[in-house]
Amino acid sequence: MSRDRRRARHPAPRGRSGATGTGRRVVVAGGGIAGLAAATALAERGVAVELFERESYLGGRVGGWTTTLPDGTRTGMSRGFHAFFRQYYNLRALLRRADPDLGVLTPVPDYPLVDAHGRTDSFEGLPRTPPWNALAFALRSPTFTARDLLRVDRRTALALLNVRVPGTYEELDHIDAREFLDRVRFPPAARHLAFDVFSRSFFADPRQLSAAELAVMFHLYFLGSAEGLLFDVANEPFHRLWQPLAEQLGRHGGTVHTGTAVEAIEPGTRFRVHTGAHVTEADAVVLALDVRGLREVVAASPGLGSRDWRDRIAGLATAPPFLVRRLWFDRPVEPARPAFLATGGLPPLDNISVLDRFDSDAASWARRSGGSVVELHAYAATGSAEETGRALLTRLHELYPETRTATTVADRSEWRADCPLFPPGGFPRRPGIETPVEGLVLAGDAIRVDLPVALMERAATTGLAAANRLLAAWGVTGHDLLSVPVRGRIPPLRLLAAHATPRAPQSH
Ligand SMILES: Cc1cc2nc3c(=O)[nH]c(=O)nc-3n(C[C@H](O)[C@H](O)[C@H](O)COP(=O)(O)OP(=O)(O)OC[C@H]3O[C@@H](n4cnc5c(N)ncnc54)[C@H](O)[C@@H]3O)c2cc1C
Repeated sequence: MSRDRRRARHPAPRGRSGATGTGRRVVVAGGGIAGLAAATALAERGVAVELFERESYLGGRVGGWTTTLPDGTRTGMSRGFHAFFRQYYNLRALLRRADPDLGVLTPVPDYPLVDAHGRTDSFEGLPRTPPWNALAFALRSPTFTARDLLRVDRRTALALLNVRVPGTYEELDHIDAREFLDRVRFPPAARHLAFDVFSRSFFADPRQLSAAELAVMFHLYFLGSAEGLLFDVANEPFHRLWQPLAEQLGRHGGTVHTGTAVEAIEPGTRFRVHTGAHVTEADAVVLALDVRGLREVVAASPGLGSRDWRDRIAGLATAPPFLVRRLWFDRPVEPARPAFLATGGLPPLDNISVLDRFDSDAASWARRSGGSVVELHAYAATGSAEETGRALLTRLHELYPETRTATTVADRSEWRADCPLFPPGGFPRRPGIETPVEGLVLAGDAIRVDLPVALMERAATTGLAAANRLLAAWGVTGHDLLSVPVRGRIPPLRLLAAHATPRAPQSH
């Protein structure tokens, strides 16, 4: 339940209550969060929706499949741990369609952040409301000293207190996150914990990430929201998150085709959507694809869009690869280990989760075997998959020494590079939801939406907003969107920030 009374509501255009009887048909390409959000939002308004997903499962990067362990157990596998923050209003509203009490999510009591010197920060028991949350975090943190705080360049740091979208991009997009932090003169130790963890959650080294993206994230998670700094996790394997939503879509008359890639789109009086030998006609198309899928479909559809728009799609970049390594051990880890531990300055490790603490499949395997299921993440990997995997295990042995003598019963790795990169200077060319083609809209976490959202919440928000665009064009009421407040929530600091001129850009 939301506790932030200052969250912002963005009303959808009003019109008729539904499109039933108009015969409108929409193809949604991509069955990740963005595609599922768009398809659900359209189907609920009586639009006939067909969703095509390339993989055999729904959920995209938060999708799940099953794997068989050497002992014969069939268990859930995925790209791994995801944090569902309380301010993910639109994503939660989507999940609630099929799970009104959000029973599939479980709160994590804390997520300590540990650095190479063993210093640990914690989010447990902090006040919820900014700026008290940030102040309390800083005051009790072993990585901040009063001297460090006094050294901070307050004029530059003020940008973090007056985040607006797109204003913050105009101010900060030209510099990278590392340079911004240098200008803020953030203490290096605290930076690892408070900022690098955020920036690496965008799968990029801070030198490859737009400072504006970092600032928006800081606003969304820290200074702009009073939902608290803790988050929920899925207590079921991921495929069980999306199946109920697909069934709900079916109840609204929608159809889902998994294992079916969209190959090309022909514009015309109606769109012709090519999936292998089959062609589906539609009045509108939502492309809710990952970066590679979007680039490929647009490249294979020569008549689609303007030259400039096609170039912008072709120019979208993916972040470096990441590795998720999941290990099934024959013995438990120490009871004091947290469900989730984030790390800073311990490359290539970014976090460790003890999956059997919250995931039902992992928990039942651990109960039966007396073992544990541990997952390690490395984002923005610089070595090969093998090197990264080995280094992750070494880090686990250092941090959780009890795993050194454990026997590995099963070992699964996911080495992928399918997250968008938000490089410095990239924002002006980032494609938005609308396209030059009437009836064609985009959605996904790589797509621009002028609201303070990121990652899974950006995927859900762009999906709903894409559906709203189509519904508005047909005179049908859309779906209201929610977000954290759209600018810094502390008026005097906001005023101060507005008057502090941003530093002149430096060349890159
Ligand atoms: C390891 C990891 C950890 C993460 N942790 C977090 C976290 O803690 N919190 C958070 O908020 N976010 C997290 N994220 C990010 C989050 O997963 C994404 O932001 C979100 O899932 C993106 O959803 P999407 O719908 O935009 O894209 P996707 O999930 O990529 O969906 C796109 C879909 O399009 C399909 N597709 C591609 N081409 C075609 C085609 N030609 N035809 C049909 N279908 C096609 C793909 O198969 C995919 O299913 C994490 C991501 C990873 C990888």
